[in-house]
Amino acid sequence: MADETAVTDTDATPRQHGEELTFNFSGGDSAELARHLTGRSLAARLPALVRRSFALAWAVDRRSTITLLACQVISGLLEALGLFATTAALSALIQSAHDPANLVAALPSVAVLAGAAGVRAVLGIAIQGLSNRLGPRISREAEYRMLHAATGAEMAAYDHPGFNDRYDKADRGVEVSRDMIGQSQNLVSSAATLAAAAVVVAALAPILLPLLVLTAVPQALASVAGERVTYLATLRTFHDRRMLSMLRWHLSHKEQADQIRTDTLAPYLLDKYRASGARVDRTVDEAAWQRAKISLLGSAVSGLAAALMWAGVMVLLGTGTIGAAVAGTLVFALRSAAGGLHGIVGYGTDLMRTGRYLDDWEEFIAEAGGQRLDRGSIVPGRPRHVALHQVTYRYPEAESDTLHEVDFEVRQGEIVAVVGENGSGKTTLMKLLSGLNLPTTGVVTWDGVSTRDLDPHALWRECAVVPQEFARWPMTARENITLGQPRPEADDAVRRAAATSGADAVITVLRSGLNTLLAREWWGGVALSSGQWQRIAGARAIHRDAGLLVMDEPTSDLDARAEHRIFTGLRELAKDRAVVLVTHNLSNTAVADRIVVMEAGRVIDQGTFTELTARPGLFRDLWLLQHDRISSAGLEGAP
Ligand SMILES: Nc1ncnc2c1ncn2[C@@H]1O[C@H](COP(=O)(O)OP(=O)(O)OP(=O)(O)O)[C@@H](O)[C@H]1O
Repeated sequence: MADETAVTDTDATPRQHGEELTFNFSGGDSAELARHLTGRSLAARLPALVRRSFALAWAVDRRSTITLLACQVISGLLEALGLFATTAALSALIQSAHDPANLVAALPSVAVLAGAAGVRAVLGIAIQGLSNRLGPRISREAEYRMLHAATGAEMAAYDHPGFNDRYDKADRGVEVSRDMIGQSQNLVSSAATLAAAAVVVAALAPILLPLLVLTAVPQALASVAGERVTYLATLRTFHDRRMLSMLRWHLSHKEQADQIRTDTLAPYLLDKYRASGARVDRTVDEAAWQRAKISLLGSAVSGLAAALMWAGVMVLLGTGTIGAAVAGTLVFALRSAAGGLHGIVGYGTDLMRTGRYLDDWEEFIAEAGGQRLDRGSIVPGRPRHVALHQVTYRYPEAESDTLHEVDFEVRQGEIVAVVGENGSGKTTLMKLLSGLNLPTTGVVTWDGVSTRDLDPHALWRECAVVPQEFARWPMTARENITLGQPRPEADDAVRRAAATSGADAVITVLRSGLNTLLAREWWGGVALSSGQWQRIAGARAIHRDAGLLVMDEPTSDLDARAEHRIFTGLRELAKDRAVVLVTHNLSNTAVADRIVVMEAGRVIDQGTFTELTARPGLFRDLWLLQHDRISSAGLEGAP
């Protein structure tokens, strides 16, 4: 597969030395599927796909689905009826050439023909309308199921190579799912047209049936081969399409907009965009050309078979095997059959393509991208003791462990500070304490029960986390604090939490207080500064009233007054909570009952602030370094 996804090194931007971005391609199965894209497998798969699309439609709107199916069946029956009426009408018309009185005899058949055509037209409009109604509903349901599955995946899924690819592919499935019902109904209606025509041909001139099949087969095979070419091209452009979407995001989002300007980075990134785009275009062009050649061959062979069939009609007519009226009806039936066959091949191919994307979607929702939360069902109470016992943690696909045999504990009523240099594993430790990740070896316990055995959702209800990168939800200030889970005391609880984190000062100046929408200006909201947001994030965690409060650099953006307020309020919070605090500002650790010092994924020391500043070690070194800047500025002891 590697050769199929490899990117040719012929882009416009000169390659520089260094590692290139690679996306972990999880398309092995898809590539395998492409090799098995054969006429036989498609024929076997189409009925299942039609069933699947009607099952999806059934799930979102039963009444419309039943009506749609009923319209399809009636329309097919009317098609056959119309074709049979054609013979009677034609023979009466031909005889009327000799005796105009015979025209009257044609009237009933003509009436049937006209009636059937009229009703079919009305049914066609109804079918179209119902498909248009069902399509968007199916797509929304598909998206809902995918989002539901994504939120039910292990957190570690995001570190697993391939998870995001699976999500992207499933997302494509959602996009195309709306087309599936239309394609299925067109396929069914083409099949009904063909069946009706085939019944008429079989009744009037059975010898023509094999020739009819012969006109269809080459086109169908060409269509399948073309589809395989397109699919393989899609796989080959996977890397560049991902690259394009990543660049699109970086080039257009506000987060990097300032740096793109001040670093004059735009031309470099736009060049990369063009290079990836050019590679995609080249691959797509090659595939389109190859597909055109295959289609030409299929059409030529089908055309020959069609010529044979029409010659057959002429022979039957010339030898007197059939009369003029039957020959006329055969012309209608064969044209109808050709239309039906064309529809089956075209819509069948479309449906196969949609079906492949839907396979990816289905696979994702069945397994949450292979990362479904699969833990125990024990519901924890408010934790009194949370601990790590000899825990080692390695990120998925990482080359080495991030945490090594870590022992750690925190009890209700206690504040434990975790310190260490960048990359020493503090955030990773927080993720394990809060049950976001499970240890690779060793065990994390909440009141003696392993986090593996606890119901994860119940665990998270007892856990409040202020992560380094907290979410800035485009919702009101109130919702940003309650997260849709208000306490019985309603706004009183919100205001209390806000007062503890300093968010009250932010809310007071907002145009509509707690009702103010905190979102970007172009969404009609109010934009907050980083520090103001951090106060809201603090209030959010405090409002949860969970038994374990984990704060990872909760005051990094706060001014001195706000920071002071948080740390002086921490003891009150810890009365009925276990509090774990990660900070680089070592003065803040003075509030902790115990300080745990980490280095390179290990706990290397612990003690009180007084103990650790008094004895030699990493903590004292870091403390002196921070202190050094204050002394060298001559500010020590300044009021
Ligand atoms: N998602 C991830 N996948 C693989 N490795 C990771 C991931 N996240 C972190 N790491 C690695 O784990 C190590 C510890 O990271 P962690 O974020 O726990 O450190 P930290 O002590 O919190 O650092 P900082 O003080 O900079 O916040 C780092 O070397 C990092 O490379």
